[in-house]
Amino acid sequence: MNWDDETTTPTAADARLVAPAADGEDSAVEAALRPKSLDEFVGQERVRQQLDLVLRAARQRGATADHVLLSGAPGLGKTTLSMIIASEMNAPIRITSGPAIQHAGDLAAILSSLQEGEVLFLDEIHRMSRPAEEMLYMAMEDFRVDVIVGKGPGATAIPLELPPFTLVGATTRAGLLPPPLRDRFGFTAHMEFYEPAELERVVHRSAQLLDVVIDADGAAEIAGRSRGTPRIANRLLRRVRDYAQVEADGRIGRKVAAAALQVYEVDTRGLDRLDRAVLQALLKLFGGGPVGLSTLAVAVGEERETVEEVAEPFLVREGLLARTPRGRVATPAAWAHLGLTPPQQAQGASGQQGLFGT
Ligand SMILES: Nc1ncnc2c1ncn2[C@@H]1O[C@H](COP(=O)(O)OP(=O)(O)OP(=O)(O)O)[C@@H](O)[C@H]1O
Ligand SMILES: [Mg+2]
Repeated sequence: MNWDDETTTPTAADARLVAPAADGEDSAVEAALRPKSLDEFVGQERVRQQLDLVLRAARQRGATADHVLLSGAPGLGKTTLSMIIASEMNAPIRITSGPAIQHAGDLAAILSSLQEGEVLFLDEIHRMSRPAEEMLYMAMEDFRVDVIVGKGPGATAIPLELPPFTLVGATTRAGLLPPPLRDRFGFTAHMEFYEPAELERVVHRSAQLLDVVIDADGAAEIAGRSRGTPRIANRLLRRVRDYAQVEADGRIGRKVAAAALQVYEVDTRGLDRLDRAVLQALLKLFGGGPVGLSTLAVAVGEERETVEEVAEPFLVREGLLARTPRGRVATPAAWAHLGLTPPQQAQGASGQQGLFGT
């Protein structure tokens, strides 16, 4: 789904089992599945180690922790980490988001009501308004804001002292942050996609919390289809649990997990129906490309934007599809994944065959 989009209108893509953004059910169960301490937080070793140092040092000094920026794709644990930072610092947390702060005054109201040492979690920080952003610069650096009273030539700025606080900003788009804002964070954590072994640990941990019996093979089967994302791993686990309860004895092993995820059309690499439709069209109709995006979209009966923003990013990340100036091209891995044989390359021809409209 378009998690970085300005709109929040639900689309067909939102209903995908492998969508990275949270759906209604996720929001309801995520609170229960969230690790509560750095020790419980699975994977992201580098980030954990660095954050542990930052927080322990601040605790030893009896100081408020430096501002922290968390950047990474949806569902990798940014909100979770922000709550862990507060609990490790034994501090209260206030949660808001960029889109919720329309005016600088909204931000001034929040900042002026913070307690000393409080964690302010600003989700989607890249979507804050410009005036609020400028107010934030000063608040982060000097723990001070200028509140403007009055309008026009008579307007005056009244400086307001703030207690020291820790800003934790989260963004899926670190590149969209203006450099002055980025520079004011003492520590930036880049969250990467998780390794399958890490996701297996996430699945085991969640299964325990949900009171589900799962063996190592069952967890591996779910982890391998979770696209490197804990949120998706937890969602697949819940769907597999349903299947295990209705179609088996409730316990999850490899066979049950694989059969369940086949029902939900999530394949061994985490591709769903849409992803496979795109690959299949590219391979079967266009010989592996290059083919233009619009042509490809028509062939799968989807909007251009859906193919480009919903299906392609994961296919590209997985090394199954490449975007080239001449159009979309399937990689050898795509042929292998769908169990198809690439057409013989003509002698001397250097990938010139298979040119279709753009
Ligand atoms: N390292 C982890 N260990 C265990 N569970 C995790 C981990 N990271 C994330 N999760 C689980 O994944 C779910 C989603 O995490 P979270 O809400 O923190 O993601 P996010 O990065 O804030 O996503 P978004 O960008 O959509 O806000 C949580 O319910 C949490 O249980
Ligand atoms: Mg979040």
